[in-house]
Amino acid sequence: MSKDKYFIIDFDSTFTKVEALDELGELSLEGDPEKESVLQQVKELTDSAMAGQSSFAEGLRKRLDLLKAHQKHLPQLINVLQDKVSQSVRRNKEFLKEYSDQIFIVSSGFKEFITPIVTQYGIKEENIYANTFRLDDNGNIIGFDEENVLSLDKGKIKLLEQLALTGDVYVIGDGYTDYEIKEAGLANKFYAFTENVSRDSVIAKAEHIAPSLDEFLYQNKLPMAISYPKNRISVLLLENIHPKAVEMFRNEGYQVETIPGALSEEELCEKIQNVSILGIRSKTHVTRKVLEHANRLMSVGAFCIGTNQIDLDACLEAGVTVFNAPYSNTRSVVEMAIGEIIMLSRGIVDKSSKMHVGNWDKSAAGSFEVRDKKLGIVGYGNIGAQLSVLAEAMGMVVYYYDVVEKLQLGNARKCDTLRELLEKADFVSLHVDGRPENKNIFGAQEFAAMKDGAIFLNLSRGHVVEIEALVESLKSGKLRGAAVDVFPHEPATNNEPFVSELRGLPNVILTPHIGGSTSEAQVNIANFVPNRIMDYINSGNTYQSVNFPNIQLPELKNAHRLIHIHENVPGVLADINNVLAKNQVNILGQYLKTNEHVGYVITDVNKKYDKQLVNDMRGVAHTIKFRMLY
Ligand SMILES: NC(=O)C1=CN([C@@H]2O[C@H](COP(=O)(O)OP(=O)(O)OC[C@H]3O[C@@H](n4cnc5c(N)ncnc54)[C@H](O)[C@@H]3O)[C@@H](O)[C@H]2O)C=CC1
Ligand SMILES: O=C(O)CCC(=O)C(=O)O
Repeated sequence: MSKDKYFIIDFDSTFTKVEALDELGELSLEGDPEKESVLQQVKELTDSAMAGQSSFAEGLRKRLDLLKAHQKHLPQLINVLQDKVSQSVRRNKEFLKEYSDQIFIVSSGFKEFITPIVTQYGIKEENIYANTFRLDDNGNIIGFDEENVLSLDKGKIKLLEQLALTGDVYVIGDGYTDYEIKEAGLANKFYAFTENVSRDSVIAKAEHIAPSLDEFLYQNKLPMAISYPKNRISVLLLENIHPKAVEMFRNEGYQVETIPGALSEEELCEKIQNVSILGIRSKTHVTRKVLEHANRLMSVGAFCIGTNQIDLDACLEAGVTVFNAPYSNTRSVVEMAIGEIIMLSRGIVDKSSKMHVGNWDKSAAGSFEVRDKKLGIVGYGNIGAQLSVLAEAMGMVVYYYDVVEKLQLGNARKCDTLRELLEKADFVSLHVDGRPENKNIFGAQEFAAMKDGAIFLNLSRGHVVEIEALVESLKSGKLRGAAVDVFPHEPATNNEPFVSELRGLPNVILTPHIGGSTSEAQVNIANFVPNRIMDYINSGNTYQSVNFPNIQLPELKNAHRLIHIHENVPGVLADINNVLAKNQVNILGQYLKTNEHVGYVITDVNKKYDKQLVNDMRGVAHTIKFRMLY
């Protein structure tokens, strides 16, 4: 272990996520009607001092006056701070312990709360430099030890001068006073630590940014708890994906960029180059060409059910996993279909439109109950089957047709052919998936086969139906009405106009692909997809991936995990194991799953890996991707 490197780490908003004096104020001002405004003043004083815009000593004095704290608050404060240690600090306890002789906490905060927190992470008490409180006889905190250099302006510089460290000094902190150590020539490098706060004035001066302690350790080739800094994983989320997903990825430490609409192939080719995780909904097409431009892509998240917009085979060949949310909006689509069946059966949309322009048209003509009517469901998957259950509960008689054998729910009746279903049903609702073979499966012939006056719904995919044939059937009166949520061409953003021959037709409900657009569904999706992707990244688990061989892995404990994706040709597993044997690596567990195109093999080993092993694994013939997890 080299002794000529020293690490100076700040406490507030670096070692911990928060400013300790703000937290102290939460406790000391509890019940005070002025609490919020006082805390705001404290925060402003802290920010101003941290950004280097005001005298530190003066600010500290003012903050303590405002807080009116007592020593009895300190144990509570320590409890609070214990839970607010920065995630990457928490993760890298081993580094802090191993390098404890070389790590110094230098803070303008107070030893009374810093010491009990940082010593739990192996920091040596003699390496903690901070202020101390001054108390009156009743235990009130009335000031600080003014002799301590850290209570003075440029205190950290003065302290570093006193320490006179000989060797390379690295400073990690979020504040201007941390930067000043480097500016004064007392440190070789300053890393602006941005995991918790990012201060423009500090970033502007910093030559190095550390969005986490992992990044600092990675850049300086120091031992770290995870194989790769999470802040290096960049996420691009398109099409207004729910903010919950943004929050989940950010909490994991990833860098997230969001774009409200969909991107064209050309735009995506440009944007995707350094993206590790791409999140889309139904409108962005992930083509082979897009994948050719993706240098770092690990996973695509379809924040929806359908995945026809993604070239799943090309993703597989590129070693990119795809995850979707197979059940998260099922109920929303079904509820909309049910609502539309009733609305269309009663001609409500036209009646409502007339009312809006002042026409009172009270009549029962063309208005029917749905009870006892026959509903034909084409595609009896998750949505179709759930629709079947709810429709039966309303007294409808359900028929279904599916290309594969499906469990009949309730009293639903199976049709052997699509034609049989079309001839029977008063309502036909499409819930097939968007596979390319389903293009135009509904055209003139299918509409002709339907009952006269039937009602048609498509909430599946736009390309499944020939729009001209549908328009013709509506205009001729063959169909009494229709609800269409999905279209062969859909606007990429809300600013583009919607163009369709279906516009303006009577008893036709047109909706902008919102079958799954409910708050509940979007939150469900935003929880589900990031969790699947993060699990894949953190453990290699491909369970529920729509394109990869599914492996549900045991938790990684005290082992290193080698994740190898290869073309599915004979002999690759043997080659992998030869490499492991040659490098004298003992296998603790091995899991292999293949599909037609790729093999996915996970090997847990007990040996600290070295570069040679990594190179050899990457050199195995037919390797698509290889990565290591601790
Ligand atoms: N409008 C919207 O906002 C939403 C639309 N969707 C669409 O609905 C589709 C269905 O969703 P799920 O039920 O969850 O999928 P699923 O995969 O559970 O069900 C699809 C069913 O359709 C069957 N199928 C496929 N082609 C067929 C054909 N030509 N004829 C008869 N059956 C056929 C399949 O065998 C399967 O049982 C999704 O793939 C998606 O495209 C899904 C959610 C929201
Ligand atoms: O809400 C969306 O963007 C797409 C919904 C959809 O079509 C799906 O889940 O497949």
